[in-house]
Amino acid sequence: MQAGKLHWVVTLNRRNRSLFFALGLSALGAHLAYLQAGPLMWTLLLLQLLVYPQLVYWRAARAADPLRAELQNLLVDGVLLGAWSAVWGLPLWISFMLFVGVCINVVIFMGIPSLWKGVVAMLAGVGLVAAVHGLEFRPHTELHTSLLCIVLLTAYLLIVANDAYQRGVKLRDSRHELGQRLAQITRLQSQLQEQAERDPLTGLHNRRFLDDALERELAACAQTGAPLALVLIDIDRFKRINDTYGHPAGDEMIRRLADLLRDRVRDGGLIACRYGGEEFLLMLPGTTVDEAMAMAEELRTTFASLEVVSGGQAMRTTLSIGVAGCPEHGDAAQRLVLRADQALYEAKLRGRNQVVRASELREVSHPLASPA
Ligand SMILES: Nc1nc2c(ncn2[C@@H]2O[C@H](COP(=O)(O)OP(=O)(O)OP(=O)(O)O)[C@@H](O)[C@H]2O)c(=O)[nH]1
Repeated sequence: MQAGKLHWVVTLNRRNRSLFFALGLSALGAHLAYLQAGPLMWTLLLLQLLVYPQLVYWRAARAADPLRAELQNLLVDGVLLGAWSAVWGLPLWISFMLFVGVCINVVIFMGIPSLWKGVVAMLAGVGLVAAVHGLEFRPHTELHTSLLCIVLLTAYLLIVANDAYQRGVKLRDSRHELGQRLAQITRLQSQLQEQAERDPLTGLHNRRFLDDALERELAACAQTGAPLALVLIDIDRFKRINDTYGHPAGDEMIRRLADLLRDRVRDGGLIACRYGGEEFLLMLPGTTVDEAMAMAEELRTTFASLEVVSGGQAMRTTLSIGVAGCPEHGDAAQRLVLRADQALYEAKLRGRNQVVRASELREVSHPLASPA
């Protein structure tokens, strides 16, 4: 198995174990010298400190469940280091150094609740030696060995603490990056939502948005009894504008009308939407048909006197407008739009440049007309 694919606990623990054992070599070697140990003891100690870490790494790396194998390795460490302490008669500083090392490693990878496992593993090692060999208590270590134990343990703790700090920094950076990405995704999502609901030429809401909004507003009106008016607006003889001045000039006229509409729906709840090519719809919650008629009339006269300039050419045209309202002309969205459309059609029939309210309609004035 490749190291890159291994569980991070296996790779990190290989480094921690190799480091701890390599650092321990000087203190334990000094103690062996003090004990005047023979070549067998030296060989076993070197195997333990230099070869064993690689062997257990190899075992974990090849295990079906490397994490599980590595956590077992931690306990094997405990048993072996407990056994070494017992073999030497539990020298105080050395036993302390090994005990703290085992406990730290267990807590890093298994947490405080598993600390007992490390302690039991070490005691098992001590017990094993006591059972096989007997236990002689020789707590003394030479001063330089004790000092080495203190220095090495401190160094190991600092390395482990620095690891925790680096991991904390990495975690903070990842969270920051994740937060930024999330904010970016949220921004893009709302941009997409905005694009789906807006007309690109005018920036007004589109028909799709209005259909949903109208359903919502009518439901609210049904509850509160508040009025709602629809004002359907169509630019007169727009084809002629396009044909005479060109499509970009027609676009400019659409934009200018959109600006006028935007100015009139600044109050909360009022919505202006581009309903079709040169057709616009105002949805005016809380507005009576009379108020909507007045607004439409003001809009018609303003637009009629507006000179739109595009490409150095000045253009003028007029608006035909149909007005319908809830509750007078119905309380269902489709029905209200149809009544406003019928009124608009009537305005065209009457010669354009005028505002017609749905209740003024002649009989069968629109191919789509249906009885009110
Ligand atoms: N420049 C421009 N023209 C558009 C756009 N959308 C639709 N049109 C044009 O608007 C014109 C609408 O023409 P008609 O439906 O015949 O209506 P009209 O010429 O305004 O005549 P009346 O409505 O009967 O007064 C068509 O020529 C469309 O190509 C647009 O986004 N930009």
